[in-house]
Amino acid sequence: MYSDKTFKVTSNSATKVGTTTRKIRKAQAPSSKMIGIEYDDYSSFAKVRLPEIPTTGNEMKEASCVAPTSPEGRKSQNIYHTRTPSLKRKNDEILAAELQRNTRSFENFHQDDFNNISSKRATICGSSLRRFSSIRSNQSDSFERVTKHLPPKTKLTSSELEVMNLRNEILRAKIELYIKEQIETLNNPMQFQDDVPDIEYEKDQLIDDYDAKEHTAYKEAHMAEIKDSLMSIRQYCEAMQAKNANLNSEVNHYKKDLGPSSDDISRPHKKTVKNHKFIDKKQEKLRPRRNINENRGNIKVFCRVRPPVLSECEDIADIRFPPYSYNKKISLASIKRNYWGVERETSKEYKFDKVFGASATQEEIYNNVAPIVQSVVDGFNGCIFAYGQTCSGKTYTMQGPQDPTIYNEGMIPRAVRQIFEHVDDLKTKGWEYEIEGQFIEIYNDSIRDLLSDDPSNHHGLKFRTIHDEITGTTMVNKAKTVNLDSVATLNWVLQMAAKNRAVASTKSNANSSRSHSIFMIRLMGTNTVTNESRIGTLNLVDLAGSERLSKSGSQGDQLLEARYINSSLSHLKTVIKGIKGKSEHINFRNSTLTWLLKNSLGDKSKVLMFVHISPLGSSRAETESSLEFAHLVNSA
Ligand SMILES: Nc1ncnc2c1ncn2[C@@H]1O[C@H](COP(=O)(O)OP(=O)(O)OP(=O)(O)O)[C@@H](O)[C@H]1O
Repeated sequence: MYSDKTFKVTSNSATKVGTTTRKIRKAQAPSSKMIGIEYDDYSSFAKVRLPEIPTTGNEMKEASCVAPTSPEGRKSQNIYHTRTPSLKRKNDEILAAELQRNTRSFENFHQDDFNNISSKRATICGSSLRRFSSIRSNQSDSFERVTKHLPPKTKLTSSELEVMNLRNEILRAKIELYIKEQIETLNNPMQFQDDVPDIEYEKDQLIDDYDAKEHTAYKEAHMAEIKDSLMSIRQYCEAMQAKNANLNSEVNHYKKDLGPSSDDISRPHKKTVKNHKFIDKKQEKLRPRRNINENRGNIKVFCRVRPPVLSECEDIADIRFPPYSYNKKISLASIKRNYWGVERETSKEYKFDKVFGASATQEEIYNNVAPIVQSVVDGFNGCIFAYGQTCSGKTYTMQGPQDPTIYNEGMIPRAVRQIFEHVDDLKTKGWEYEIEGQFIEIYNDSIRDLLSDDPSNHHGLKFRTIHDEITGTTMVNKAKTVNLDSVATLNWVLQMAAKNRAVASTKSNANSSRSHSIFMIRLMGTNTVTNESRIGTLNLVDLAGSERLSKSGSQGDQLLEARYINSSLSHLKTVIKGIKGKSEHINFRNSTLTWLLKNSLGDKSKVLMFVHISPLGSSRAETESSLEFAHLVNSA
């Protein structure tokens, strides 16, 4: 059983009320008769639960507390309990004793505690003071620092403004002066005069470097060319060695055939005049056979690009002449589209024995073929033929333009004149020559005589090609043979041939030759002193221009002509491929053209194929085809 007592608590401050109340509780707690205490801060009433003790009802309703500030102060704390008088005394005594005991222990307890707290407080205060003074000193430092870098006052005094303006003026003047100086420096080149030698030196060094690099590049390219040439020379040497071995075995074979006089034949300079005729005849027989092996498959290829005329200048093909190729290469560039339509430049290069650009003159061309003409006078066979598409300049190369001058006349008049000159020179050495010529054309696979007096009649004649296997010469029987004894006769021959040649207009060439023309020159020389004799033939062939039938727009007779032309050219290609490939069996009889050129093309002749190229972009396909064929002839 217990009873609750309520006390009114008064205090100086709310916080201390709580503290005081707790002190009361502590003071009461040791009493076994006190069960608990509750304090309500807001109402300032403390409720103390005590054991059940009969009361008079005269309870103490109020407790006055003054918050103790020191142990002494605590002594003034009074708690009054009103009880019944009988018990009050006893109770008071118990309480007083208890209070005294408790107060003592409280004081003892709190004296230590207080000392501790005081020392701690002193420590804390000391450290707080130190911290405070350090913060203050830091603050003053920071303040000083900050004030130093404070932005200018937003409001300036008039004197400050004046100073500022003056400073600005000075700054502006300085900038203007600097700019002026810079401009003056730039405008005055003399300022850099001292630098000029250095710059010149640097420039010279750069030029030297560039020259050195260019020289190296040139040398490299040159070396590559030389290596290329050496390689082909080596191949040529190997081929020649093989041929030489063949020749040696052949010579031995003939020596056996000739029996005891074979030694004489091999040393003609030791022969007596009596034997000379016999040996000469034998040699004549041997010579063509020797030529067979020397020249077999040895077809040289030259390439010539015709210059464009004014009206063609908008359609020019991209034909290039690679540098450092020593006029031996030509390349054909074109733009090709791939599957996705992306354009790409492609270029194909072809190598020939000689390449002549559009600026090459007739004289330059002839100088390169003159050795073949020369060899004909010396008793060899030669054949030069012009190959190429229509309007590529074949007739121009072979005969020259329609009204030729001494500068632009073609290969035929130049060749005949050279022969005349050479024959004249040889007269002093006892040589006398007969020069005769036939000029024929092959039109629709039939032979026609271009020197016939009656051109309307000559179609009925049946011409026949006769090959002399021993001398390696060819003749067309029943065709007019002219004795070429003067330039006048030559001119007449050329005029007659030009007049009679089958010429028809095609879409590409208003004066297109629709036939293959062949000028056959035969030279028979005898030496009155040595009784030697020589026979040489020169065939100058101007082939008809190849053309794609779809492109030419040919119809009727012209279509037939075109078919014959293309077919005979195709047979010619096959024969040349066979010769170059050293084929065992070559069928010359497939066309009149190849049969007529049998001796001129193969075994017994020095052959030069002159491939002609049109400069036009629209002729690109034909150009490529001509170059491909010529390349094959040259490389096989
Ligand atoms: N090197 C050149 N310099 C100046 N003009 C040229 C040259 N080559 C060709 N020509 C001119 O180009 C035109 C065609 O030449 P040409 O008749 O010789 O061609 P072609 O190949 O013989 O033709 P086709 O096979 O159709 O007879 C002619 O008018 C000719 O004068």
